[in-house]
Amino acid sequence: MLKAVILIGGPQKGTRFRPLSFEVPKPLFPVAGVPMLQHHIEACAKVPNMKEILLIGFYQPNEELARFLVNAQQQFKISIRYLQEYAALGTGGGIYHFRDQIVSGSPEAFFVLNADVCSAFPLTEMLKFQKEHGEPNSFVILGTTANRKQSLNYGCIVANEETNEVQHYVEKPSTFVSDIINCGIYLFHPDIFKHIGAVFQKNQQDMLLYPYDGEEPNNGWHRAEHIRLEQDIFTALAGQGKLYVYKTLGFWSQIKSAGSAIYASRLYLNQYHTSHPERLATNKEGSPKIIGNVYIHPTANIDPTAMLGPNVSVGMGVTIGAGVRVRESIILHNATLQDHCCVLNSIVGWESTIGKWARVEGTPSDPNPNDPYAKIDSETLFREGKLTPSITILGCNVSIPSEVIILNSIVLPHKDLNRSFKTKSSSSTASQDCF
Ligand SMILES: Nc1nc2c(ncn2[C@@H]2O[C@H](COP(=O)(O)OP(=O)(O)O[C@H]3O[C@H](CO)[C@@H](O)[C@H](O)[C@@H]3O)[C@@H](O)[C@H]2O)c(=O)[nH]1
Repeated sequence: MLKAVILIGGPQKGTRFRPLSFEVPKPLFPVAGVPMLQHHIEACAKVPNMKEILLIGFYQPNEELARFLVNAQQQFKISIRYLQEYAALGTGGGIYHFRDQIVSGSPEAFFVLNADVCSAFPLTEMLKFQKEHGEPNSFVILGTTANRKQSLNYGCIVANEETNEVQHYVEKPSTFVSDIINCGIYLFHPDIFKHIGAVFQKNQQDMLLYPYDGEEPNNGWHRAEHIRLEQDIFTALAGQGKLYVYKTLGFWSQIKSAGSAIYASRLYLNQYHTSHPERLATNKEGSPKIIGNVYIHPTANIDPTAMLGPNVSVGMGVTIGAGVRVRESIILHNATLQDHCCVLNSIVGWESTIGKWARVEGTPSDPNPNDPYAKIDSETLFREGKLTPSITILGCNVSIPSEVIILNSIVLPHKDLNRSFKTKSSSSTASQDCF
């Protein structure tokens, strides 16, 4: 039997997702109409012989997470549990801490998935590849091709062209190493815990040898248990005949910033043609005009003269008035878009209202369409003290009056704006406003 672990991180993570991550833990943010994590769970639940999915993170258990778990268990008929780390233990420390739970029932292998990626999740292909390559206890990393410049933002893998054995692994190198990058999706044999255990033992010994961190006694136990899969394990395993890369041509992207959530939505909406055609809206008599891929929650109330798409997701209880135009945007639950407003490249927060004839617009941060290996740049919100121009985000319960323009802006939750706000130009570079 098989298991899967999803690394969901915790509240200190997801800072590039603010202000949206104030309202909902980032892994539950809706992408293409369902929580980000649900795409992972659906993919895991489809793998034959999958017995359990464990979410590991350092969020305090909360109502939203609990509700999500109950619903997902009912929907996918599989055991799904949340295991909370007492502190951020790193990508390897969390699975090591909960190793007894992972190996209980003796799974022959288990997947580990970063929560903040969007992918076609070729998990059965990884299993097949693992059986066909290397020794039976080998470990597999999912890899994809990036361009030279962007590869530096990821784990980089040098592999034997014929066997696909990983010969060299460098996490976020400062100079070019390889254009094959780590997708943050792994298939492990339980033997991985021997390797993580060896790092833990070494960390413990170091802690006894150096019990002080400067003047202060260091928090030894936590320090010993903090283990990174990438730097501490993969780098050491490379070249040992144990680590292999399965290269995928399927879609893949990180979801770090809110801008990348719109891009990820586009990728998943496109996948719905084969995986969930019922989730895609179609043009019907008496329904709004649909262009390209659009998701509409069944409880949304949309005027038939509105025009939506491509790449639009409309959440639960949303109201969209006459003549409204929405493109490349995510409209979160219970938002109201009044008649004739226009929303482009934006995320409209929960319970927000956009007045009549208002225009809310952002700048897309899509990867270069002329480069087949380009990835989305998940910039930090601020560069040199200025917000980087990106999509417009309205936090929850924001009110935009009628007939104003909001351009390239981030509006914090619960704001009532009373005039237009636009991109400012300072010298030749554009900046973004944050209210
Ligand atoms: N449970 C838990 N999860 C964690 C922790 N730290 C990070 N995570 C989760 O692990 C994933 C990776 O997080 P980061 O540490 O932010 O790494 P990264 O910059 O995204 O890089 C990783 O992913 C890239 C692909 O997206 C890889 O290319 C790269 O090599 C690396 O694995 C995220 O889903 C995050 O929530 C932790 O202490 N505990």
